[in-house]
Amino acid sequence: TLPLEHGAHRIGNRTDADMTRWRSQRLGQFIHWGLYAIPGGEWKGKTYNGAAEWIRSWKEMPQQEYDNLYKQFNPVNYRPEEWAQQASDMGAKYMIITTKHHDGFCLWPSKYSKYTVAASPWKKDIIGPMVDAYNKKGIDVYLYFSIIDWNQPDWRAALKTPADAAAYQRFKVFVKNQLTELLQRYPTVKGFWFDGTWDDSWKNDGAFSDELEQYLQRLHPGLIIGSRLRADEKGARHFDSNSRLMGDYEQGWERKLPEKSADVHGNDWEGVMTIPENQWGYNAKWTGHIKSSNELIEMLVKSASLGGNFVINFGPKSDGTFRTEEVQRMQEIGHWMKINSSAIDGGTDAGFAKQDWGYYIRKSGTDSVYMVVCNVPVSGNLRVKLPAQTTLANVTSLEKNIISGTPELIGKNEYFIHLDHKSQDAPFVILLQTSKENRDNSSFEKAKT
Ligand SMILES: C[C@@H]1N[C@@H](c2nc3ccccc3[nH]2)[C@H](O)[C@@H]1O
Repeated sequence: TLPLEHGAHRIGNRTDADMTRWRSQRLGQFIHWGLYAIPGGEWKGKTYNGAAEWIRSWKEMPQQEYDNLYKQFNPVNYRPEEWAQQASDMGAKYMIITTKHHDGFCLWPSKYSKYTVAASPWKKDIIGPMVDAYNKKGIDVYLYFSIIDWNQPDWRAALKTPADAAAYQRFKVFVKNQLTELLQRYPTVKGFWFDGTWDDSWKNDGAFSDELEQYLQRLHPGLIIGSRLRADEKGARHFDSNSRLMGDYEQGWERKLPEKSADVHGNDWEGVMTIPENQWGYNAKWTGHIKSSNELIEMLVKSASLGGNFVINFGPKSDGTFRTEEVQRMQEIGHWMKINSSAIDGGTDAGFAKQDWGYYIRKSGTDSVYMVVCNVPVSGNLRVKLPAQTTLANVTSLEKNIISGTPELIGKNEYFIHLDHKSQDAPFVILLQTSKENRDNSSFEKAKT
C-alpha cells in the first residue's frame, strides 16, 4: 500500500454509539429547499429540463435575476412542526436539510455572508426552528452543506493563477467559519452531508479536506460525515489511493443503489433517492417516471438488506408547503412502516442466499431474520435456503393470513413457506426465528423419505 498522509485514518466501520445509532435508523428524509423553489424549474414561460436546483446554470436564466430571487423568499406557509410531524408519521428516523446549496443562499443568518435569509422578506432563521421541531419528534438532523458556492467571489472550480490560489485560500477560511458557525448555532445536529466536492480545486486539496474533517470532529466529537467530503493527497475521492473508504460511510449512492453485498464491501453506506427521476429542489412539472410508494419501500428494504440507509428526498414549494405527490408518499410509506418497521429499524445484511421473492433483513445482533416479500411467486412457494449450521425455530408473519400451514422441508436446510392465496398490494413481512444447529432442534417435520 502507498504511504498516505491524507487517506483513510480508520479501517472498518465506526463502532461508537453515534454511528451505531445512525446504522439503526435505516430510513431518512432529505429536504432540498431554497431559492430554486421559486422558479420551480420554469422561467419566463420556458421549462428547464435539468434538475430544478441547478436552474441558475441554465443558459435561459440570467444569473443576476436568479441571484435577486432572495428578495422574494417569504415562505408564509412554513410550519416546521408540521414538517416534523409528517416525517415522523412516515417513519423517518433522521432528516438532512440543505443549509446552503450550490447557489450559496444560506437558510440561516450566517455572519460570514450577506446572501442569507436575513436579507430576505422572511428575515428569520429557517434552520433553527426546523432542527428544534424535528428533534422534538425524536428525529435526528444532519446538515447538508455545499462546498461549491456560486455566490462567493472567492469560489474557484480550478486554480489557474496565483490570484486564484489566494482567492481560494480565503474561500477555505470562509467554509471553515460557516461550518463552525453551524455547529455553534445547532449543537444537536448529528453530522454534515457534504456535496459539491467534485471540482479540481477541492479534489487537489486532499490535505484541507482531511484537516477540515478532523477539525470538525474535535469541535463536535461523534459527528458523522460521509465519504463525499474527502479527497486524499493524490486526488482520490471517497476511496483513498489504497482503496480504503474515507469518512464514516460510503456517500456515493445518489439516485442509485448497490445490487449485492459485494458492491458495498462491508462498509456502512447510504443511498439518497428522488421521487421523480432527477429533481431535488421543487420542480412544478415532474416528468418521466415518478416512483410509487411501493417502489420506494422496496428500495428501502433492499438498502436495509444490504446494510445501508435509505433517504428519500422532498422538495418543498417556495411558500413552505409540500406538493400532493410528496405528501401522498409520506403517508403511504408511513402506513407501511406502522405495520412493518420492526423489519427495517436496526436491520442489516442477513447473509442469506438472495431469493427472487425479495429480501432478507437481519435484526442486527439477533437470530431474527425478516423476509420482505416483494414478488409473490405464482407457485405460492417461498423458497428459503438457510446458511449451513442454521435451523428454523419459528416462522410467523407480521400480518394475518399470509402463511398457510407449516414450512415444508424440501432439502438440507431448505424449505418452502406456503403462502395463503390472499392478494397483496404492498410488500409483506415474514419473521424467521433461526438458531445455530445443534442436532434436530428444528421444530418442523423431517423431509418425508
Ligand atoms: C444530492 C444532490 N447532489 C447535487 C448534485 N449536483 C450534481 C452535479 C453533477 C452530478 C451530480 C450532482 N449531484 C444535487 O443538486 C443534489 O443536491
